[in-house]
Amino acid sequence: MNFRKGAKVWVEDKHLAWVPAEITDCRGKQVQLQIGSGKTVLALPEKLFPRDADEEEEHGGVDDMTKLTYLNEPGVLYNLQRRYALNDIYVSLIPLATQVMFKIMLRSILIAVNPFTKLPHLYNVHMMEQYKGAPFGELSPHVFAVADVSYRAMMNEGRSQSILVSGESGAGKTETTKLIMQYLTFVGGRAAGDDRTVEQQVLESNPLLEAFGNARTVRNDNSSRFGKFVEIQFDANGRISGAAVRTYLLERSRVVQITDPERNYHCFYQLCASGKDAEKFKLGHPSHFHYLNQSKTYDLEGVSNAEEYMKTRRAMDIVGISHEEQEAIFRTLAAILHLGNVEFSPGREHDSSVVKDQKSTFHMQMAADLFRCDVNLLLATLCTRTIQTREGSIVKALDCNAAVASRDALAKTVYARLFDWLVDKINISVGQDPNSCVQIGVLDIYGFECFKHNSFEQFCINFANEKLQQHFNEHVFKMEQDEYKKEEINWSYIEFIDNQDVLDLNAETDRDNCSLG
Ligand SMILES: Nc1ncnc2c1ncn2[C@@H]1O[C@H](COP(=O)(O)OP(=O)(O)OP(=O)(O)O)[C@@H](O)[C@H]1O
Repeated sequence: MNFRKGAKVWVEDKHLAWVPAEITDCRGKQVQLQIGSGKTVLALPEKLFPRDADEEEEHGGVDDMTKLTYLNEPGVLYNLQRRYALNDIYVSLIPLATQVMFKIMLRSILIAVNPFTKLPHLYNVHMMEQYKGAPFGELSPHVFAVADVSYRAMMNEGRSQSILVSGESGAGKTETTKLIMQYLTFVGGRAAGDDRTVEQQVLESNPLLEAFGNARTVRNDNSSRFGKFVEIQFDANGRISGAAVRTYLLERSRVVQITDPERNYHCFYQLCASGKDAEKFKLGHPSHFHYLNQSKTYDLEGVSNAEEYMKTRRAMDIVGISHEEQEAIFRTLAAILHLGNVEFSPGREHDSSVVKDQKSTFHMQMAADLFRCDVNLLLATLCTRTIQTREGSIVKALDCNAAVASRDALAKTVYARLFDWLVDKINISVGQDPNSCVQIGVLDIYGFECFKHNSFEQFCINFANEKLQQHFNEHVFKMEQDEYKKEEINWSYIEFIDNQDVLDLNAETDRDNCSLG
């Protein structure tokens, strides 16, 4: 861009990302700028972005990003910041073609900034009533507006809809998904007599899945460690008639390995705080269990593990999990905790292992009792490996490290199977409507992750996110621009970063990993 003296621009700042500035001299290769604090700085013109003139700026920011004169990164961030300061956490992005044609939004985008504080006035019944049937864009941007537009599109066009909730860990995806489900059960629910209606079951499946699939991470006290796609089915009258949850990529490694200040899955701490039930399974404080005491964080701020246990039990009741099944679920959790406390020491034979001491023998017996299996069989499973050969099977002893690896592998597999079983149970209990031909799908998968040590799990998560990003690019940039062309709208082509290269590289790495593994 050609900048002239007096032009308002954004310039990069080490601490604040971008700061507003005004050009005071542009004769050299670098332009001279005066920033807000009165300081003069030099910058290359290609590093600058044009900025709306101060007098043009609306005090509280704009509710639709396309209203900005300059739609660039600093302008977008500044607008979000100004709205956030007034607790306006939602901003929409209404594509031009949609505005011109006044048609049902096909690709409506809502940006939500996590308020990290409760804003009950934004989500009460009164708000839901306001957004019900309101033309998109008439009221302030809101997650209910997106849910409403997809509901109406589904009803008017008779076509299923999808809502993709995306963002990095802690951005607010799960909360947003819950609000969408809450709104859809509001517009598509029946007058509830008892609390086991389909919509109530759909909503109550959330706390249940969270108890078993969420954990504290460094970024989020209630981080979903799995992805989920919730399909809500509707009948011809627009009433909810069934639902199905599909889950992806549960983080299995967390069951056996955690670092401070993270936690294992919530359900373990809830069970330890359950009083009589914990006693029955010979559990105690989480600090007594290896799978929980690798981190010293046992409690979450403002959360009572005992109360959460009761809530999980109630959610199980509502979802339709019998008391017998509930008992089996918690028995399995207790077995996993006892199993984790089994330690090994070298056996008499070379490279073999035995249960270390009396304490470990107790936990081994407990695990076997709770798994309802033979303790010697369980021991043999952990301390030996059976290799099939043409001549028959050979039993090979395992050293202590390998026995620990077997123990952890068993714990991870049992937990993952339990989680899948729970999801199946929810689906069977809530029920699917075979006659439903329309549904709204809400996808909430965990966002990009980059830790100090990244495992194959991070690779899979990030790969899935790249795929979604490409889907977004495809729909928001490519298809939208095709539509502009078709409708002969005058616009300038938008350059965007195509992530196809990243996907190709990931696919290659994935293939290599598979052939290695
Ligand atoms: N709309 C909201 N209103 C109030 N608080 C919110 C809202 N959205 C998010 N939060 C707060 O932020 C926390 C993190 O949000 P959430 O669990 O939805 O993030 P996420 O994007 O799903 O993270 P992850 O990928 O780790 O699962 C919530 O526990 C809640 O405290």
